[in-house]
Amino acid sequence: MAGRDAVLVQEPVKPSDIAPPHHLPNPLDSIVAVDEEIPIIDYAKLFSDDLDERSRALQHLSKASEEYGFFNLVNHSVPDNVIEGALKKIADYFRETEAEEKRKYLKKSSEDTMVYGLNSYAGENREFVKMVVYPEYHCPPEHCYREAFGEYIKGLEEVKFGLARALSKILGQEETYIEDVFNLKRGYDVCAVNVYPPCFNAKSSIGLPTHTDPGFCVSLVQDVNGGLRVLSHQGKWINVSIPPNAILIQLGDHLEVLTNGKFRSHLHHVVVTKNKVQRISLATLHGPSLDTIVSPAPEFVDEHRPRGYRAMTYREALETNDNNPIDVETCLEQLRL
Ligand SMILES: O=C(O)CCC(=O)C(=O)O
Ligand SMILES: [Fe+2]
Repeated sequence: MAGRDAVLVQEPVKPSDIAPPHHLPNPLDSIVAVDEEIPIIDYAKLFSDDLDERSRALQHLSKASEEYGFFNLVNHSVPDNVIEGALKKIADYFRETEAEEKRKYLKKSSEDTMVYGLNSYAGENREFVKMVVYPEYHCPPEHCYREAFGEYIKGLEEVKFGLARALSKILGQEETYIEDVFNLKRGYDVCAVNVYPPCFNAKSSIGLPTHTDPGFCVSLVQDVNGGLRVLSHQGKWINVSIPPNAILIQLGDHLEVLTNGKFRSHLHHVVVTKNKVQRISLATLHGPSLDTIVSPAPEFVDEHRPRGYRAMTYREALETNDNNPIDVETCLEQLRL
């Protein structure tokens, strides 16, 4: 079911429902986005015993990381039924749970391990739950998706550490380089479960406003296709299509800082304009440990590429602008020198 086309899914939609959302003009409406293939990376080939095959796959990853900063990961280690199971159970939860029950998790403090939010206004149309999922998995026992979602999160671990090894290699470093400098074994991972309404229930075309994400990288799966747009290195907005059960990977702000801008995190946003049905995405932000000081590594700084970012612990970065760590908001602007 992942990757179904949001505009093709059969739901009882009345013709009057598919009129453009009644909204105030907003800046995303004037953006023209193109349907363009984004790089596809075959995860298994990054670790192939066939050296030629492995080297070609690593080169492809290197090009995708340097030129795009985002790519679809296929042939990875998370089984299709695990992704589909997690998305289905989450859809059940949002459909069946009373607002009052969900609102129990509205509380916000710097120690929160789970927050719920419902933003329905011109600037954002999204219901969400954010949970700290690593190193400890926090999901309330009464939530019906706890087990299926936990399996998905467990499956992602292999992908996170595998990608860290492959990216370390293409940076010309030891395999454990990224894992060590980010202390990924104690990394702070938050999953944002995003539920976007169909366009006729939205207050504007914006699902989620333009942003980048902090951390090492983001892994994202979805139930229906369509809505995510990413700004490419060439300055083009691309409508991102994610093949069924592929995982979209986006490099994060802190990989940009560590590599002194060799790898960049990219601006993206979500529009709901074409969605005739609700869309769910699971965006897991894989971060360094909260006490890791992230700064440009000396191996990426020289006279041609002077140091472009300041040093900050991951916690300080996440707490900038009065945010709590679980908000996982970017502070790339403050990190730039
Ligand atoms: O839902 C999406 O496609 C993107 C979500 C996202 O960018 C985020 O949660 O940070
Ligand atoms: Fe994001």
